[in-house]
Amino acid sequence: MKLVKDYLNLKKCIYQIHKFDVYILPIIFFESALEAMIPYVPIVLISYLVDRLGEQYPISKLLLATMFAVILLFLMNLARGKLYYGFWPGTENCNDKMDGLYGEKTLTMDFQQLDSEKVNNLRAKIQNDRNWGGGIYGMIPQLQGCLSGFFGFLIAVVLIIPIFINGRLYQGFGVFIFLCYALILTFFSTWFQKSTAERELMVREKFDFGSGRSNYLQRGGITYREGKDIRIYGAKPLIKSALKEEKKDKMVLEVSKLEAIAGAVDGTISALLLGGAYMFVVIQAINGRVGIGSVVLFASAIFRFSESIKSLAKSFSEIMVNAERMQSSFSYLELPEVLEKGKFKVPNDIDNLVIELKDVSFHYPSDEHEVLSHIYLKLHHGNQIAIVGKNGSGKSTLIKLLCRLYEPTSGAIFLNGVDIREYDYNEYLTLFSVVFQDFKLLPLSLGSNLSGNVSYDVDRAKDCLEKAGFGERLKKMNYRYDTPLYREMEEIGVELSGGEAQKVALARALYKNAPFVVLDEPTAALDPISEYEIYAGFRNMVGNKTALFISHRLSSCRFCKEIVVLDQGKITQRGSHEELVWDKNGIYYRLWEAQAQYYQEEAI
Ligand SMILES: Nc1ncnc2c1ncn2[C@@H]1O[C@H](COP(=O)(O)OP(=O)(O)OP(=O)(O)O)[C@@H](O)[C@H]1O
Repeated sequence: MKLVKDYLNLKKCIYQIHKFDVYILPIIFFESALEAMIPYVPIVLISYLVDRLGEQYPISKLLLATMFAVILLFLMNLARGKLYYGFWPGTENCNDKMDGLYGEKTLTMDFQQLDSEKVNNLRAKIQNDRNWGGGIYGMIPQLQGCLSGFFGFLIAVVLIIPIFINGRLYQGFGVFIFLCYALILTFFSTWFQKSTAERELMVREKFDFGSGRSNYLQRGGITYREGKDIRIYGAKPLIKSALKEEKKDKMVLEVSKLEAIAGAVDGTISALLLGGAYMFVVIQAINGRVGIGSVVLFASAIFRFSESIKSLAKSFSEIMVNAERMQSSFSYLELPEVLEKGKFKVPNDIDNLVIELKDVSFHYPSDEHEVLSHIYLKLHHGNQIAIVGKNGSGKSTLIKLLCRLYEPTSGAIFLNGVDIREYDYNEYLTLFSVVFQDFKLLPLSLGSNLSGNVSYDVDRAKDCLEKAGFGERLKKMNYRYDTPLYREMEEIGVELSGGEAQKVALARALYKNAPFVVLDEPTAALDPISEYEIYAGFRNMVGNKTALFISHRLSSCRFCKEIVVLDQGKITQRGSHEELVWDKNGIYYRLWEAQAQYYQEEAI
């Protein structure tokens, strides 16, 4: 069963490589054949020359043979060089395209999948493979090793058999003993290579997560953004110890140890084989069974025969080990959709959209603890509802369910009376403009950030940025809408302050102009004047759209006719500010009082 699975993985992988680059497989084939053939040219030449030394052969013929061999060698090396020139770029090209496939999958998979433990594990494994050239990433060099071993083996057989037959080496007990000796050594070496490859894989698998950590700690993870906190809190020793903890060094040591032992065993076996082969053929030559030239050819061919089998076995066992490893890549790329996606078109009449949550409960895939419990909420067109509550009460999670980033674990959400799962997923998403609490802007141009596209409408971008209070800052940007944000991708990228970034995120939501506007802590990073301007212009910004608004600044929620209070995942209160503030036992009153008191004391 496992073998069938491995075989299918290999087949898929080779097919994928062929799809990425149609030239790479022929290149590997011919390059491997040449790699196997080239060492035999000087061996055959020397054997030919030595055999003719005693025969008073015309020197011109010997020179001609030498020249022929030299030219042949030159041409073969030239051809190999040319193929090699295509080999590495081809390999890189395939690896890059593989990265592209993973990237595309990450961008398109259901968000809920992206947040699952399974996907996290798969990503760590794939990253580890990328780091040390395993799994799919190891296929091309291993295929090359396997083919060159195979060709080396074939050529050695073709050379040895005639000597055996012509020299009648197959007669005699010594041959039997020598063949047993050679076969035992070769088998032992092959078994050793295979078990080393398997043990190496086990060691590396133990550190799949370690590679994720080291990627974070050593490569892209820590940037100048984290740099501030690390310095202020003196966290350098912490980072260093975290690096030590993940024991990547230990993995490198373990793998190096295995490789060193394998190298030493391999070298000893090669020496034993070569010595044995020479002794055997010299004895045969002394007994007159083969010529002196054949001694060289035969001993070298036997040596290369064994080396080829070892190389074939090594590459083959690595391929088999990797075939299993490839499963993580295919599992990732073939992850099924978890969201039910229907075909219904969303209603055209956006002025009459009604969203209703009926008995919605939810827990995150990684945690059985219920975050939302039996929520009922109805959003009529034009409603502007505020959601308030303590930290962790489930406000942002509610928004994620509304936008179908996660599915409710029970209950359902309806749009105009139809379960939202019945609608075309992408069409449904067009209904929402959301500013998430932990929103992210992309390190691309300002204009592209607004439109989510390469092109954008300059007038609309200007209008939205101004409404979001970014107008003044925009004037200072040299490349205006083409200014790249942040420095990850462009040297001239502009660093935005937290509040400026939040204004751009708001402008992005306005630019989308969707019928539902959801703002999760939209002004947390804004200065009081900007915040005031945003709220003063809120009606202008949101117009008569349906809006959901989350904020801890309760004074800024007062303009919403309805306020919903969440506590530990349950709706505990709802009503206008005036209604809620009356209930002195309610959470709203306590939250309001805590803030109001603070302002009163400040005023004093
Ligand atoms: N991706 C996740 N996986 C597992 N648990 C999560 C995830 N995101 C949030 N949680 C948990 O769900 C609970 C509710 O989180 P949520 O972000 O909805 O709270 P909130 O009311 O928006 O909080 P805050 O006011 O602090 O923003 C928290 O206990 C949080 O730890």
